[in-house]
Amino acid sequence: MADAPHAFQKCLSPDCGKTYDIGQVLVACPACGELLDVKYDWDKVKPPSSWKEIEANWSRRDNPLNFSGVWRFRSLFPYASDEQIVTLGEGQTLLQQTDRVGQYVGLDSGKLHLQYEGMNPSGSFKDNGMTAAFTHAHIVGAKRAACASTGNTSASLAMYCSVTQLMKAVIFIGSGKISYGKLSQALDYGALTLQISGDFDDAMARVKEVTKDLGIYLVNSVNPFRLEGQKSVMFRVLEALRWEPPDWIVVPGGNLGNSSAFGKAFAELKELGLITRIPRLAVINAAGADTLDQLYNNHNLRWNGGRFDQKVIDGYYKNMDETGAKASTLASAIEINRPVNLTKCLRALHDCDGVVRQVNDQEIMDAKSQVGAGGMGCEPASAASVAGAKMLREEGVIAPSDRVVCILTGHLLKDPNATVAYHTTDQDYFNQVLGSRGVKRAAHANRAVAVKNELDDIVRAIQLYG
Ligand SMILES: Cc1ncc(COP(=O)(O)O)c(C=O)c1O
Repeated sequence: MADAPHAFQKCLSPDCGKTYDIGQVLVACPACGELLDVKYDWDKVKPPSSWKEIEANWSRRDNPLNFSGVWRFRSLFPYASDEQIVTLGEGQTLLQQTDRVGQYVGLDSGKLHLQYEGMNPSGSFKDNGMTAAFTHAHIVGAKRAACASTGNTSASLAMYCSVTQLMKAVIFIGSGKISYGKLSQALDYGALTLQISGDFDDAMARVKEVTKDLGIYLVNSVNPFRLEGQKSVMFRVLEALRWEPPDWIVVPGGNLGNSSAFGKAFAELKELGLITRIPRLAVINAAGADTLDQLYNNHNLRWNGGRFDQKVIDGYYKNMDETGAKASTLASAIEINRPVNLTKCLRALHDCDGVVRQVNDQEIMDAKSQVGAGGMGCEPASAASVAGAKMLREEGVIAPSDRVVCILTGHLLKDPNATVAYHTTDQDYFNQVLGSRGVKRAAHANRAVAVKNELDDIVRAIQLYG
């Protein structure tokens, strides 16, 4: 049973604004269909009054919850009691300052930081939100949980299900739309994996229908509890910067869960008086999956006190249906054309004085190679943040002296094919994996050196190239 009378769900729309108990399993407002937020009545539960208080709490090592980089901040999203929380020690991730990548982006020394979410147990940021949604699913007694996925959500859900044995995982993926690293996780962790014909957007539409019909708990980021956990990525960034907000947060945009969660986190921290300044937010689409960029920059779609022009969104999607347009980028994790959190992201862009850009697959792969050369490899979608920061720097939107945090959402090993193809000497393989996607060159390739298995040849190769 839900055990937090101070927490509730609330419709995003100011024209509706209906509230619901946190014990209800909802992914949209039953009254108007808009997304829901998890909210807290801070008069009924005392919020933390300082970062010091939060730190004093989590530094206590006698409670296993304090080992989670998500739940050690639980006083900032108090909807579950300590006994109800399901954790796998997720969120123990790092903010890494790097001049190697900072130079590539065009920033002054000491100004670029990478928030490396690939260090999560399933290898991506998804565990931050999954522990939160999974905990809610456990509270309401769910026996099965489902998601549509470009790969990382399914890997994360499958992991929580198999480790805890609390629920069975049902996963919907588009055919041929998932990297092997991620597919291998879902299969190995024993999830029921339904590979449907179509892409992520098709899988998402279908999983919503099926979960409703069969009463299965849906863990995609339309689930408002997912985003409560994802707020903790920003808490950790602030913690690493000793509670001094950076100038910019740059994040890849797919379903727009992260950007929405980050905006909510900052708005709430400001309301609680824990920060006085909100960083600017840059959301970076892949060029082949650029709905947000199109709507925001070309159709001037804006959040205006919770009101926005729905006709613009409907018209855009209608056109997409008529032309049969499908998302297409080698950054498969963000190959999404109908982002489910669009309206929440508009709110985040409003609250964080945000900007939106798109970067192409060539820019993504070049940026990815630089992240790798800096020692923190990531999957293609993650590198959109670094490519986007570089673009904004070149435009002069980001200044060289700005302190910038790029979010690296997933681990290098999630999609080894893209990385090997970038560095390969095998032109056929390059063309098959990257060339077919419009990547023309690998400017920063680190090619393997073919050498005879003879001592002299090996020594010569090391002297020549080492
Ligand atoms: C590695 C990676 N980066 C970025 C995203 C997109 O995140 P969001 O849906 O929060 O925009 C995803 C989503 O699957 C992902 O797996």
